[in-house]
This record gives sequence, C-alpha cells and structure tokens, in this order.
Amino acid sequence: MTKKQIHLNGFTQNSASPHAAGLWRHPEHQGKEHGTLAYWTNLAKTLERGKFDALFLADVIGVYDVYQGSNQAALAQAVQVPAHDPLLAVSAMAQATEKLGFAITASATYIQPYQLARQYSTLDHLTNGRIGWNIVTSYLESEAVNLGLSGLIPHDERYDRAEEYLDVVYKLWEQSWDDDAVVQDTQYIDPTKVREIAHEGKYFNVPGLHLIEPSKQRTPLLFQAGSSERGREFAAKHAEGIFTNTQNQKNAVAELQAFIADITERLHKYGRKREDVKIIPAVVPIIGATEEEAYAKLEEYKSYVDYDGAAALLSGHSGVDFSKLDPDQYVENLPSQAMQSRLQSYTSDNVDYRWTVRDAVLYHGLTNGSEVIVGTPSQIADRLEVLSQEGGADGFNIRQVVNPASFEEFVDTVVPELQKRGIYRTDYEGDTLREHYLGQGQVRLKDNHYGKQLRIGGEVHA
Ligand SMILES: Cc1cc2nc3c(=O)[nH]c(=O)nc-3n(C[C@H](O)[C@H](O)[C@H](O)COP(=O)(O)O)c2cc1C
Repeated sequence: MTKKQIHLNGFTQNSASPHAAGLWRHPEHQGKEHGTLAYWTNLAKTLERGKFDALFLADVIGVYDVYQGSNQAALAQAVQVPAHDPLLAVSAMAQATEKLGFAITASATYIQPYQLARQYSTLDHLTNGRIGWNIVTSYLESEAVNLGLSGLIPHDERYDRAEEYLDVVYKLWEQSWDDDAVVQDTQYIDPTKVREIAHEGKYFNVPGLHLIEPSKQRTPLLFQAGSSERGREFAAKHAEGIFTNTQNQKNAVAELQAFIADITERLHKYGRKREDVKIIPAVVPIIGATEEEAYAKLEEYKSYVDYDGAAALLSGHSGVDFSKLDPDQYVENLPSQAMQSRLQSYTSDNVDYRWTVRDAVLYHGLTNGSEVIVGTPSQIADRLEVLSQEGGADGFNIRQVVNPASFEEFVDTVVPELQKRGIYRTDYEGDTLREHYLGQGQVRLKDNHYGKQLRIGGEVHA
C-alpha cells in the first residue's frame, strides 16, 4: 500500500522579517533584500528543487499598532513592515520555475471582488495554472481605517461579507465565460458565450462580466485559515486547503485530531468529503546535524527575539494590547474582534498547557504560534510523520526563521529524508497547483464544491 503523502508550502511574506520579530538582525538573514527580484526567484527555485507544492505568501495591508496604542515597536523591529504587495513578484518567480505553485493572500474585506477576480485570473494565465488564493478577512484596525472604513468590521460580519464575496468571484470565474468563448475566426470572442453575472446583494453589486477568458484552473486553489466557529464553517464550505497552528507541542496530535473531526463533520453539511480538503498546520523546523547542535541553534535564534516587537505582533494578531498585561500572569481568553483563535491558542483549562504573558510573547516572536520542531533531519521527519499519521495533517507550512537559510536547510536535509521514507514526492505529477494538492487531472474545482454548483441568478445546482 502506498503511504500517506505529505504536502509542503514554504511560508513567508514580502517583508524584511515577517514571522520572527527581531531576527532581521541575524547575520544569516537576508530579509533586507526582499525588495529585489533575485531574492524571490532564488527562493522559488529552492522550493521547486525541494518539490514543494507552493510558496505561501502572507499579507497584511496595515501596520501593527495595537501594542502600546502605537506603531513604534512594529516600525523599530520591522514587524511585517515594510509590507510589499505579494502579487507583484509572482510573475518573475513563475518565469524562474515550472511547477511550483503560489498561494497568495488577499483580503476579501478590502479588495473589490471584481478586481480580485481579474488579478488572480491574470496570474493563473501567466503561471499556467499555478495560483492559489489564501482568503483572509483581515484583523487590523489600521487596515480598515486606511482603506476607507471608519473601523474594523465586527468579526462575524466580516465572514458574512466574505460569503457574498465568494459568490461574486465564483460567478465571475466559473460562470461568466464558456470554455470555447474565444474563437478567433471572424470574431475574436463569440459574444453569445460570455455573460454578465448580474449580482445584486447586501454588500456587492456586480452587474457585468468577467474581464478575462477562462484560465487553466478558472478558480484559483482556495486556502483559508478559519479557526473560530464562523471561520471553520467558512473553511468547510469553501477551502480546498485549511491552514492551522498547533503550538502546544505536547497536545498537538490531540488538537489536530479534534480540529479535523470538527471540520470533517462540517464538510458533510456541504456535500464534501474529508479528502476534498487538505489540512495544513504550520511548523518551524530548527535543524542541526546533531540534536545538540539543533538546540544550540534554537537558543541562538531565541537570543535575537525582541520582546516589544514580538508583543506588537501578538497584540496585532489578538487585538489585545499586551503592554497592559502583567508578564507573569497567565494569558486569559479576552474578548476580541481580531483573530479569535490567536488568543484562545495561548489559553487553556489544562494547567500543563497554560502560558504566561511573557512566555506567549517570546514564543510568538519566534514562531507566530506554530509548533517548533528541533532536531536532526531524521527527528524532524519523525515528528512530521507523527503529525501526519496520528494527527491527520495532510501537509505543512514550513515557516522560516532566517531567509533563505531556513528553507535551504529543509530542502537539502529534511526533504531527502521524507522522500526516503516514501511519504513525499520525488517529482511533480501534475502541472497545476490544484493537481499538486488534489491529484493529477484535478485542474478545476471539484464538482461537489459549492463554487462549481452556484449559478448566475444565485441558485445552487446540487
Ligand atoms: C497559517 C496562517 C496564516 C495566516 N495568514 C494570514 C495573512 O497572511 N493575512 C491575514 O490577514 N490573516 C492571516 N491569517 C489569519 C486568518 O485569515 C484568520 O483571520 C485567522 O485564522 C483567525 O480566524 P478566526 O477569527 O476565524 O479564528 C492566517 C492564519 C493562519 C493560521
């Protein structure tokens, strides 16, 4: 029997020190080069050498200013600022690679759906079907106020809006053009094969047609990271890949199992099956030739973590100003309109898994709340196997600490170990990102996906 295979994304952001606060000072970190194409094309080539499914680019379009009610700590420590647009380097990376996919974050709260559909269709054409969309609803007040709103839309309403947003883009991507609309004989396009979507809703009115002929995948591969009640429901309906975190290492297998059981139940409501969705937790591998070397490296990385920068990151994620909390107290589950799961993940009824404010901040500063795996390549592979086979994970977002060294080490040492064990591809089978995730031949949305069933006019064809 073939062993369960894992999927891998390289996870970063177009910023100097995106997920490890203070690590921009580390001598091996080349994050200050993130404004150059060479930085990105080299990274893409490294990931493709490691047969990664995709480069996953996170994004925020605001500054982290919840901590101390100020943007100073975020600016001083380059906490996801500078924040370059993640879409714009993708064409160059696609040119430098053949198969690597690109899962790019964009906010369903701020970009108009008509415009987002156009951007992603363009990129799906340019990459020959290698584009994914990480659908986020965004959590920073600083994004809202700079993008024309008076404040952050409340958490659950952001998901209501996103539901309608998805209806609009599905109609544009899946319904507006027939596959054979471009004829190029006496007419370039056969106008009878292109239709306006006539969408009228509570949040969006989009009367017109999609501006772009069908790309290879039509709808990009859809990722989402909902962990709250509303987030999980949204993910079960729409996502083909779900991102998650399991930072309580001792409890990670049980956490994953519970998360997957919950998602599976929800999937059934939407006529979908467990295998229609890949569950992808993020991990931070710290790799050494020996265990001792790996732990020494962890300590060295930790020495670069900046407390205020890390607190700025966690305060932005959670929506709670950590400067107002006593560092020696346990983290409490405070109400939040930002990422609800961020705070919950540092709180627990179980005394073994409780975090003090200080520990949570410092941990978040290195990992963003993902599990750290420290050891030799073989020990790292052991842990990934446990999370995959016992926990049920389908793959992993590999987080960087220093870029590109974190990815290069993983590709050069852990990937061969995974391949030796027969749990990871030695070559790509398909060409498109959806095929990397869902199997050769599965280029477009599956027939049981809501987006494939929705019709112009609103009805769903079962
Ligand atoms: C691995 C991972 C990556 C994420 N990347 C982004 C991102 O790039 N931009 C963003 O605005 N939110 C990002 N999020 C946040 C999610 O989109 C979502 O807001 C978060 O999981 C909270 O959802 P919840 O309130 O339903 O729990 C990410 C979450 C996870 C777990």
